Amino acid sequence: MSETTIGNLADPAARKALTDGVERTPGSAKPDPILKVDTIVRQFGGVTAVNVDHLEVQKGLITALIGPNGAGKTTFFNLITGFDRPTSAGKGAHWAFDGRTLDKTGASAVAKSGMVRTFQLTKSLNRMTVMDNMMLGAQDQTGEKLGLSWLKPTWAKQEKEIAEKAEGLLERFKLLAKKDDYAGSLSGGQRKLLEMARALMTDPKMIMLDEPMAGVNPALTQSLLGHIQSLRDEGMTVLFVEHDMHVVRHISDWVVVMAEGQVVAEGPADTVMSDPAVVDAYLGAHHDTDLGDDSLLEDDDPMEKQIEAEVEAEEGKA
Ligand SMILES: Nc1ncnc2c1ncn2[C@@H]1O[C@H](COP(=O)(O)OP(=O)(O)OP(=O)(O)O)[C@@H](O)[C@H]1O
Repeated sequence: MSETTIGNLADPAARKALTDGVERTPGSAKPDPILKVDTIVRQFGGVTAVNVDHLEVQKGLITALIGPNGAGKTTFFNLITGFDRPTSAGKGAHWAFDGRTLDKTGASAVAKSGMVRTFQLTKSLNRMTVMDNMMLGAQDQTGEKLGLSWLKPTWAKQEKEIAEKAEGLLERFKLLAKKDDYAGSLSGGQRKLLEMARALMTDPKMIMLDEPMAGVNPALTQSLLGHIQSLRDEGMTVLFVEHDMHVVRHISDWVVVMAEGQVVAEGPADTVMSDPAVVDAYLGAHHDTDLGDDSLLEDDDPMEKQIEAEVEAEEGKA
């Protein structure tokens, strides 16, 4: 389907029209997928961490990848971004991003192709300034050229442009005042913002966020959510792993559920969260962190209220 048929995905009505036409089944076809994955399997000894038959991610939407602990979400991220190799490599594993086959592509080339992921900051990055972290995020743009002295005038010009771009992004994420501080001195939420800003230095087409809200205090949560939505509204595709079901409900246009390495459900958040296969996957995994506060068992769940009312009515009769 062409962009014109899909419409402007900053418009909620256009997003709804698009997702309304997509089947709510695992591996369903999307109108204009930016990522297509086939037969990706990763085993660790006897454990099958990932066993995804087929998955498509729609361009221009926010897709959440959810599932209980150990479902294989992070391993899946690692595989498609070139940080890990599938056990099924050479045996049918295939994935393509924006029309480009990536199954034999390393992490740095994957990032250059426009698919960028965020990580927790490592200790060494904590000992660098906020600005240096941003400059490091841009290294793929300059590549080896930085080492060639005869290109120095170009390099200096390019470095200046990169610094300006970094400052612009730091301003957008309200981190400019911290540019000379060590990244390690930032709060958990500010570090998440820095990770996001750094990922944007390469102008990605799709940003992959691994638990962007983990460790973020409520004051910054709203701001992070707003930034993620703005990226989508500007035309970027977002794929994120998240345990907080309120966040998933709040910002996702589409939700993919993994359990025991497989995709077990797909659909808009409301549909997916009430899917018995999804509830089973979470309960079956004794998922004790989220169920207490997530929407699967939300206090104001109308279904739960109805059951309570029925039970009370029955008790009244007895
Ligand atoms: N390097 C590894 N060596 C051995 N087993 C691993 C390795 N990485 C992941 N696993 C196993 O693969 C399975 C999937 O793990 P993974 O971390 O991908 O799940 P997840 O859905 O991201 O979980 P969480 O939500 O807890 O982060 C788990 O059983 C895990 O123990």
